[in-house]
Amino acid sequence: MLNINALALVCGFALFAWWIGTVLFKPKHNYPPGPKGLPIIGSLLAINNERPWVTYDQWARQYGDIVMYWVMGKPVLLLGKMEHAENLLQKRMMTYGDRPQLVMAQEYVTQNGWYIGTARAEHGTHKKHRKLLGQHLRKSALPDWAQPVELREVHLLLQRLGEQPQRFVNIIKCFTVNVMLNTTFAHGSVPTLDNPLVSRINAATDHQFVTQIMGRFWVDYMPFLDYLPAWLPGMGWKKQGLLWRDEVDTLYGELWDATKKRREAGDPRPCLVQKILETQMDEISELEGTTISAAVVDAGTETLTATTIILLIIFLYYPDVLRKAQRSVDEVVGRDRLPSFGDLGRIPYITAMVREAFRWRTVAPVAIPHAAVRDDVYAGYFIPKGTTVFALSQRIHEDEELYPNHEDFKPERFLDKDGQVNNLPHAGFGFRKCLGQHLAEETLFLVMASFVWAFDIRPPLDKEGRPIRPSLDPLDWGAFLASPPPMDFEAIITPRCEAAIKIINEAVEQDKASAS
Ligand code: HEM
Repeated sequence: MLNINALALVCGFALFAWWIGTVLFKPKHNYPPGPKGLPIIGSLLAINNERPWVTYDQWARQYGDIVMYWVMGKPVLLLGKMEHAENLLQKRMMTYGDRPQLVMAQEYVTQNGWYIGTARAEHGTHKKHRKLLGQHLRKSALPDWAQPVELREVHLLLQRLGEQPQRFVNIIKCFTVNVMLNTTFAHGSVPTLDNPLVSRINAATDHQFVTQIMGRFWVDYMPFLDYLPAWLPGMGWKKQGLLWRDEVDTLYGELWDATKKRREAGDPRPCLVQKILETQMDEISELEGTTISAAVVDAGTETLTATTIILLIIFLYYPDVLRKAQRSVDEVVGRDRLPSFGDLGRIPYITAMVREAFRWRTVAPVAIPHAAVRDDVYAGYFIPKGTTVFALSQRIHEDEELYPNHEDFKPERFLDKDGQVNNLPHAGFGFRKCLGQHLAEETLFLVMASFVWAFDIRPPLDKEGRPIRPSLDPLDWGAFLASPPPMDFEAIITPRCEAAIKIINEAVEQDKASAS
């Protein structure tokens, strides 16, 4: 039997050798300013574990808008100004287009680092998968396969909200699962959140996200741990990772197969996987296909839920924004029909409102980290190959020079003098820019235009007649990879008129008739 003492000695020696190599003999360069940290572990213990952006914000105030800190000998760069994020992540995308090493996410939960959001250059598939997905997710491709599905789901959302307005949070969560499930697989809508498929999707997404949090697993900082056997104490993550992989592969394998079978049976319904099966199966394996589609469902579900709920919270605090949105929709759409994708571009206030929501409360306050594939020099500072780079999105979106009185919610920030919509680079940068940007923006446009067309929303009142509303304090919002809003609040949602409910019901019936 292997002697535990001998093994501990080997591990101790490996740790010491690694420390000598990476920390003690760190080459002397002009690195960006930042916290000094402790020997070996660097700034590991100084970072707010649940909300790293709180610590990052403090450091940016203390050291400036380019900060470097070290953890276990690895450099991490923080960019707190739009110009720095654009200069590095966008203009130098050839250097900063990679992701950091996340052993659990890249080698365990998905095979061969295929998961597109975390794939590294060395895995060799990111470029291919991005090109493949990009063909279907570009703006001009969406009317063909995504918009009809989204329109149907929005009609169902409105009907369910009209029937059970007090359950709005669950109804919205169910809606976004259905949008992603049906745009990706044409599976058919699940009516409620307690459906087992929804639980499986949520579990798979949560497990993917946990593994994408930098440093959640020690092996991300000390990759040599991956070479130790799984039976050693503290190595349970290896088994866990493989179980989670099995969960993802089984779930998305079943959904992929069902879409394929429908196609083979002569019932091809429009969806992303249908498009891939039609045109791209000579480029990828089936397992790559399931991993790509899993990534799409993961990336879209929670982000769309969070942004929709944020917009409802905004209406509770800014009733004038709700009124203005209702007026702008009524002017273009009238009261005799529901909004449609044909109205995209015709109601700039709604698009500007969605962009301002992305800015005002960013769902991913530090986005997803990039990594440098080679040494670089920026603003006189040396940035070593392998540096992990965070664009501090929330901080950037609160820059007073760009967004005066940033705490105020003002869609007008995104309207130019002719009333047309300006851009906000909210969707990331360069080779890692959000691939679902257009799908997300178009879905949110239709959801919000339809919601304000159909409903009023206001907060309940306490005994003294004061509104009861969810907290806006970012520390009361969610933590870890993203910062979702509170979901346990009440709101009073009422139809603007009875005729609206009749029109919604007719739209749902028409959708059913055209599907059969
Ligand atoms: C409100 C909704 C959404 C928000 C706020 C959002 C935000 C983001 C952000 C910040 C990134 C990282 C960009 C970077 O690293 O520079 C990202 C990446 C990504 N997003 Fe989204 N996203 C949303 C919806 C979606 C949807 C609906 C899809 C799929 C249809 C999607 C697919 C992706 C993919 C595949 C990546 C990884 C890109 C890569 O690493 O190459 N996202 N998203």
